[in-house]
Amino acid sequence: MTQGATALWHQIAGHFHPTPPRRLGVAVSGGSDSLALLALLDEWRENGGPELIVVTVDHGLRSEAANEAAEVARICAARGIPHETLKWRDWDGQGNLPDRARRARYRLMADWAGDIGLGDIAIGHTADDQAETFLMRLARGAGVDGLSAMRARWQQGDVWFHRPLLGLRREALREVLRARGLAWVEDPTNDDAAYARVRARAALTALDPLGITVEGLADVARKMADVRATLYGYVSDAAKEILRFEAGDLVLARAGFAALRPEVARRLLQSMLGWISGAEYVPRGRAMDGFLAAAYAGQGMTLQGCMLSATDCELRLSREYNAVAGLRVPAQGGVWDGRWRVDQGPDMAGAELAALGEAGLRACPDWRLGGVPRASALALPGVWLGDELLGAPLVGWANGWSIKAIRGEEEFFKTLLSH
Ligand SMILES: Nc1ncnc2c1ncn2[C@@H]1O[C@H](COP(=O)(O)OP(=O)(O)OP(=O)(O)O)[C@@H](O)[C@H]1O
Repeated sequence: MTQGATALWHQIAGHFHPTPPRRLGVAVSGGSDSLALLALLDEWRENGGPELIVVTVDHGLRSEAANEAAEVARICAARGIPHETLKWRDWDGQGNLPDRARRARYRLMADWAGDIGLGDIAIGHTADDQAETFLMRLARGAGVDGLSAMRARWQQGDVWFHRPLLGLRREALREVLRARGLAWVEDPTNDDAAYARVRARAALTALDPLGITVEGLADVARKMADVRATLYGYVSDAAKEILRFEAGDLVLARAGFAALRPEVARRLLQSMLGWISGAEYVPRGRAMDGFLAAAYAGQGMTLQGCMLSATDCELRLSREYNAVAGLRVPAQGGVWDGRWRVDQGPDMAGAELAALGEAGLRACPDWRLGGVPRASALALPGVWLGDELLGAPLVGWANGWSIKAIRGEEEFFKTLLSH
């Protein structure tokens, strides 16, 4: 083992200091970054580091993917490391494929980890990824949030994802693999200028004479992330003062909102939109300018499946009925709109959670006694058997059923402070 390599695994171990997990998952695609991650973690393991378990996701999108997963499995077997291949087979043809595949990958890995009681997974993003992402975001006119560094760790469900290679260069990692005679899979799109990432890589080389380097950009991205975290600290303070949680709605004191600095107000509204819609990406730019203006003016508006309404004293953000009108999930075990589930109720075949809508409110005439505004009540779930409403506990007619929010207030604040 070379001296340089020793330093590298120490650096990775440093990411997990002072409480390394007992067992660590490693997401390995077979590309150079994640294979080097595995090689270095394995060296740490030999020197007292965590037990490893490797996971590869086969997206079923390229014919070589199964072979690549098998190659990773072979490398693991040679080292006595358990390996699992997870298959993504439920793409419905909707949305942007790379983005959907990426999200599916994290979801599959988080579910797998949950099933086997694994609390931590390492992934192989490097300083080069950081710098390329920075340039790509710059091209889209991003501000502080978009230009902020990728997080070194974040939690998804009960699982922590880690990026211990963010301080390392791709070339140094390839050197690690060459030194160990490990061959990696070359991504066929690596030279295809149709991809923004490939163009960003080329641009980085061109920027070098200006002194704009991968390390330099990664450093700026980290400074941006510090600023972002500070801003979200203010957002959290503001939310504690002026935000109320009410039957799935988020309600703001208008006077308090009007007094916020615009950058704080904007992020508070974005966080609220994300909270109610469950969307990973919340609106930015012009759409958000319009929404912020509507909030200041106390005008109603819909955005991202959420509805803003105002009274003299309050601003209320609710789910928009149209966004959930067609949504039905089994009452037993189903999660409705990513937010609600049945907590208690009779074991009844065919019972489903679906929006109350007009029909639901007609079927439970005392819904007003629950104190929920009509527009919000329409978009709340009730329990249905076909067309028959069995219970609407969120507007005061339980009839033996109880429906609970999946995420509580603490989650909202935790999300703010995880930036
Ligand atoms: N098919 C896969 N199976 C297992 N792990 C993977 C797979 N693809 C990517 N990874 C993990 O994710 C890391 C980042 O890979 P890549 O940059 O391709 O992913 P990404 O998720 O698209 O990135 P981003 O999160 O920046 O969009 C890899 O180093 C590896 O650890």
